[in-house]
Amino acid sequence: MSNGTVLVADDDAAIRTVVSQALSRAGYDVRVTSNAATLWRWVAAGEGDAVVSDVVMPDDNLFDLLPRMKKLRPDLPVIVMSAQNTFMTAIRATEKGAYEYLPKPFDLVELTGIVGRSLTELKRKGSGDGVSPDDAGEAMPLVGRSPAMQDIYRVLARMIQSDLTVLINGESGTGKELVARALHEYGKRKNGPFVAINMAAIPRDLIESELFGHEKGAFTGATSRSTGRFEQAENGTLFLDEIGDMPMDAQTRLLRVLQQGEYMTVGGRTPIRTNVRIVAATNKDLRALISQGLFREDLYYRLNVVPLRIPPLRERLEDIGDLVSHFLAKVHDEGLEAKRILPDALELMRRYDWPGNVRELENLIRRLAALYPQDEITAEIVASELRSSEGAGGGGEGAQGAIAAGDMSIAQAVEVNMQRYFASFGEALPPPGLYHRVLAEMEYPLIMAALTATRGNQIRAADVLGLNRNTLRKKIKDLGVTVIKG
Ligand SMILES: Nc1ncnc2c1ncn2[C@@H]1O[C@H](COP(=O)(O)OP(=O)(O)OP(=O)(O)O)[C@@H](O)[C@H]1O
Repeated sequence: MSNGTVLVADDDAAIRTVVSQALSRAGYDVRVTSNAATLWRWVAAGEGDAVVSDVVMPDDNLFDLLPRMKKLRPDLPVIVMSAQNTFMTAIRATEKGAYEYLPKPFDLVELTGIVGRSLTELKRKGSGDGVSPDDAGEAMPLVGRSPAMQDIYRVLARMIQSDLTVLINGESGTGKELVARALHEYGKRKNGPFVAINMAAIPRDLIESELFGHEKGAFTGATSRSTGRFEQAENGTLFLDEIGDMPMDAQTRLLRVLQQGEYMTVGGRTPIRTNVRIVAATNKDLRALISQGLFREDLYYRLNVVPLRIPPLRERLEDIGDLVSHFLAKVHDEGLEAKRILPDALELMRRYDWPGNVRELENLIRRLAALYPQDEITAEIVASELRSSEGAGGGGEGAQGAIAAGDMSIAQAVEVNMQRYFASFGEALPPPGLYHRVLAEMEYPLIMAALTATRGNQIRAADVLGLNRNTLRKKIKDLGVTVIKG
């Protein structure tokens, strides 16, 4: 008995063959075509229960056809396969009403699973909701086609039309804020405000009033009523950056908002209803903070509805080429002279480990464009720039430079990162008590860095640190350090 008929369109005969074999084996009737015109004819004639199609076909582009197909048959699930693998392909597929987007190469088991799911959901649901397309020539916000980035694009494409809370985790400079903005700008709240607040950049005792606003006279200095970020973000998205630095009291208030959809201003008595999508980000291990009693577990679960991990740049070095071209074009648009990066210079960048992630790469390209008169950037120039900036862009976990190993003193490493910390406050200053906080909070990043450098080997990490192995094991347990074995 057939599970239904699937229409497959791709101009590549090899893909048609493997896809139709896999679907037949899974119990579907399959019809294949190499062009968009035939696919359209079948769909218009009411044939097929699902479509699996490539984007670019010789006679037409699926994205031009999709709105027509969805208009005629809103319930027909269309699964898009693409070799372009960019953020915009994933987003456009969703915007045009695709059921799912599959970057090539994909797993055939996954494909048959998706087809099966689309048909079951269809039976249960009845009608699809066509999404309005309006996407004329926008800039590409997120760059990189590595498998890791494609995974992110797929999650984003799925999340964009929803209001689910997303928790983004990744080292500093990996693009967390950019991802949060993409979620907003391509989603259904795009006409509402995007409001960002960085918990690490605001004095701790002011965070609640910043978030929720305060009434006149709520505390000394509250001379008038003030609106909070929640109110400013109404009908839009609120991006809570460095959520791991949120004080406990503010966490409790935030939890209440997530549970009840309402909050009270500081000093206020009437609950205010709120309609805000929350996207939070952290470069810390929140589970570790939970076990140290610094983060509420119930809040963690409320925020972590959709977890999104952005891998550090050193785990997706194949993105360097795309990123370099992107940043060269960006600095050129800003009026700086375009440079050519020679192949061995690019190769050197592919061998570096980028403790400051994409931000460090962007800063490097900026420096190269601004500081060097010559048109061509050589490997020597890149090597000397990377050496001189070592650590300056960075600070994430596992921040060990690949070049000039051991050249940096601990004092320099700490100084560079403390300068970054101060700089994150802009004109303001960190809250008082910094000396003791720094000393108290050093242990976790230190152990984390040692474990990262030794790829989770506790015996070697204990040697590097000069700690007894049992002591290290106990500390790992107490601090809740997640050991990733490499
Ligand atoms: N995939 C990407 N494509 C293009 N630009 C990127 C990408 N990822 C990051 N960037 C750029 O790198 C810089 C740092 O990104 P962003 O500020 O989003 O990082 P972050 O993870 O939020 O950092 P932090 O934790 O330090 O706040 C930005 O200028 C951003 O535009």
